Amino acid sequence: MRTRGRRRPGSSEQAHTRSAYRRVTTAIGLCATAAPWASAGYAAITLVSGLVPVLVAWMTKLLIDGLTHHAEIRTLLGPALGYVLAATVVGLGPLAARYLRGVVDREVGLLSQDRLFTAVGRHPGLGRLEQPAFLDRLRVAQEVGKTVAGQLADAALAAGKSLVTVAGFLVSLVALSPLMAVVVLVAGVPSLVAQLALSREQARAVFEVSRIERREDFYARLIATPTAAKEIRLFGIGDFLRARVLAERRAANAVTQSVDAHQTKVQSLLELLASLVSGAGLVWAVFAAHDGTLTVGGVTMFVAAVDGVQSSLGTLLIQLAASQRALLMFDHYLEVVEAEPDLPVAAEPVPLAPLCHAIELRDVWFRYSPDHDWVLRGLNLCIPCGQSLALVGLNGAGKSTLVKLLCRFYDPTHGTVLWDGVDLRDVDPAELRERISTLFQDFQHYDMTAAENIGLGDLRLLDERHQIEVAAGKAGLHEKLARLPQGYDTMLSRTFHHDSRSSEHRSGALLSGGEHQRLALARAFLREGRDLTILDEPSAGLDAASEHEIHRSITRHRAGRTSLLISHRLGAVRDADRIAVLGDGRVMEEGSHMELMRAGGEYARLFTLQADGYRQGHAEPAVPTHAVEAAADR
Ligand SMILES: Nc1ncnc2c1ncn2[C@@H]1O[C@H](COP(=O)(O)OP(=O)(O)OP(=O)(O)O)[C@@H](O)[C@H]1O
Repeated sequence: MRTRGRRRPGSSEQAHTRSAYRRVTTAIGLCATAAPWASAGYAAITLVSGLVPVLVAWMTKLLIDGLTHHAEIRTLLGPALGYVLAATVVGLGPLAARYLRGVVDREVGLLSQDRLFTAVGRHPGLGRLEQPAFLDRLRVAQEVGKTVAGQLADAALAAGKSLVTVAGFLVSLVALSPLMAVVVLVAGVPSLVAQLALSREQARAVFEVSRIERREDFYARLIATPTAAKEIRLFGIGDFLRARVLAERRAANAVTQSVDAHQTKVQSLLELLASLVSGAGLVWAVFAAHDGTLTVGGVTMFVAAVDGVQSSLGTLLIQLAASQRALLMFDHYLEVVEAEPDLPVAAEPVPLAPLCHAIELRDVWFRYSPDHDWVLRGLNLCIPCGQSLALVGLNGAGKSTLVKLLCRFYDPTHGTVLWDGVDLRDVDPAELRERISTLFQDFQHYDMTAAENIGLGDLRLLDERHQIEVAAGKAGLHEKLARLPQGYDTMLSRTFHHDSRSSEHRSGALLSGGEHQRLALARAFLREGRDLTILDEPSAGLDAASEHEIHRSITRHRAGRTSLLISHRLGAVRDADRIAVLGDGRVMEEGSHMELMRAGGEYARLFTLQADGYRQGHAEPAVPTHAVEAAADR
């Protein structure tokens, strides 16, 4: 029942074969939408220039015949002018076409990237971005999306141009020797078959190379990333990584090399066949001229026509093959752009009202894929509105996974997550996330300014400097950020300029690990007032004084709010209204700190273990509370 009215996610691997017609019209549509005038101009110039070689050949014939028959000079003016006109088009046409093609490429590149990343952003979950096959396809789509529509149009237009030339010369050839016209055409059939087979092989190779290059990029980026450089230098793994880069490059080269070798072999054979045909034609023409059945101009026309038909037929076939290759590559782009959402999206989402009662996980079973082990096994948990719940458990117990289910990055494999009784599958994921503020355990650092790093928490406040400063203050970071060289406008990066269009050097700053943690916390604080606040390990990486200070700030922040706190530091969770202990994929025990300590179960064991860790074997002098607080305030 729940799936009714929802769009089901489809596998991009179940590639439904798109008709060539649909691919072509989509590509042409892309060009026409992105750059209508430039596309039309480019098409017109390309097609008109297809007629030029025929015009040149005819004008040459008329001039030679006129001269050999001592025709009046007046009658030669027409062909001479025609020749000059054609030569002008030959000179100017490619210049104008190249300029317009550039315009089309840039505009189509912009539009196709826009559509591509819009499509990627349309997946509400994380599933797609965890599929290597999808990422391989996305990489190819990113590359080919920019140019493939232009390439396709280019190939189609060049094919059209060649077709016009072939037709023009063919008519001339039929007039001179119908048999030769048939021979030349028939000799083109093996070429057509071979070119199409080669283009399929090339398309497969491009995809294969791109997959290899994705891996190569990973190793290459590691070598050039400052954060990775520490371990690389210390462990001495630079040569190892370089060898990996080279191995991937060799693998990519081997694929390209094999295709190139095959292509050279096949095309050489086709060239031999073409030479054989044109040689036979020349012999026939010489005999015909000797017999007087062909004029000298007729011989030049015949040679030009055979050469013209052969070369433009060859170009036509190459362009047909190029179109086919472009279409096959364009399929990867369409596959990404048209992929169904990775989670079912309600066709008519239920509006999500502010939280009044509780968020409930009911008999939730979850695994990341059928190949993975169960992470949650029939978990039941309630987060009452206005209360703070803490979640504790050993590494890998599934705490962060539960957070991802609450944000609906995945759906439970079985069971439901309910927001005041409404199944999260029935609401708009964007609306749900608008009501949640989360500090993820693996939070993101952005190579942007300090203000932007916080402002990204709520884009509407990106330019509200005061609110950004307040959020930073709550995370105990205001003074540090204010003291940076350009204050909150300092780039928190030493690998990028502030503005990619400017090369002006203003030194960026780097924060410490704990300061990064505070920055992420400030981002979460900026989203204050959301219905649910989730903090996954908010004090990881903080020194003892900072942890104490942040803990107080968080406690103030959570007061009276619905919140979920995950922490391995059990001292930080003892104030929560309720504490749930996760183990074996379900809630093992739940209660207040005192209740759980009295129960003497897993929580009490972990808490005692941690507390003992601080006391073990030493009789430290008691530190007065005011000293701790003074340290925290420093
Ligand atoms: N995207 C993923 N794909 C496949 N398996 C995953 C994924 N994320 C987590 N897991 C697995 O799910 C299990 C639970 O991970 P999770 O991060 O939820 O644990 P946790 O309780 O938050 O652990 P920790 O205390 O170490 O942060 C782990 O065994 C992990 O290997």
